[in-house]
Amino acid sequence: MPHAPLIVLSGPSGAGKTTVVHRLLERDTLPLRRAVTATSRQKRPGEEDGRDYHFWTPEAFKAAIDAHEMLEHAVVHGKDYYGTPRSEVDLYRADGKGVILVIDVQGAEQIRRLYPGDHLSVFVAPPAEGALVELEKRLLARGDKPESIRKRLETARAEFARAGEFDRQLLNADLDTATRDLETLIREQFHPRGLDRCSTT
Ligand SMILES: Nc1ncnc2c1ncn2[C@@H]1O[C@H](COP(=O)(O)OP(=O)(O)OP(=O)(O)O)[C@@H](O)[C@H]1O
Repeated sequence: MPHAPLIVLSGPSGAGKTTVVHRLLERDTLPLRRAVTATSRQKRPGEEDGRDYHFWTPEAFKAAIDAHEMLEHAVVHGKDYYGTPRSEVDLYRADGKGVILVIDVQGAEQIRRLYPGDHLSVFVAPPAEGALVELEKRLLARGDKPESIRKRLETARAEFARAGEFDRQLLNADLDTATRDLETLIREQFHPRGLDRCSTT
């Protein structure tokens, strides 16, 4: 059986990556799974260990890196570790489940090197006009603290500059439209593999 596709989603914090993927998985129209990545950042209210992220201490994270258990990892926003455990990707793909990786642009670069020609990379962004203001609005609405927002917006400038490195751009202005557009992009990846067994709704 061919491997199911690997989809990499990146983009600035607040672009809506998590929200769009959540909506898409809820639709349940394709055999997909979001890889649960690991982070050393603090858990936000409502987040669950093992569902939203594997929440590890910085020490546990360093140990996993040393044991070569991480596919990719990076220090983001100047302090927090983020990364993907190997166990979250290959086994699922071999089993016919498409894997969605929501990672930062540094992680995406590493995946590009590890899976050349064997993944689709998508840069998620808010509308270009007033993008930083929109990100700030969304992060405020999410309840992020001012200092965290400041760092994320600073990182966002550098991330926007790298949008051209991705295979596709996904505009997340209207959430429903963005969800449908992402579904279309992913379905195109399933089709040649003969794995798109679910129907469009
Ligand atoms: N199209 C949209 N319009 C308005 N608000 C949105 C839209 N998409 C997402 N949001 C809101 O923006 C906030 C940030 O979204 P989300 O947490 O999905 O971003 P993210 O890109 O995953 O960020 P991070 O990289 O920090 O995890 C959330 O409160 C979410 O509800």
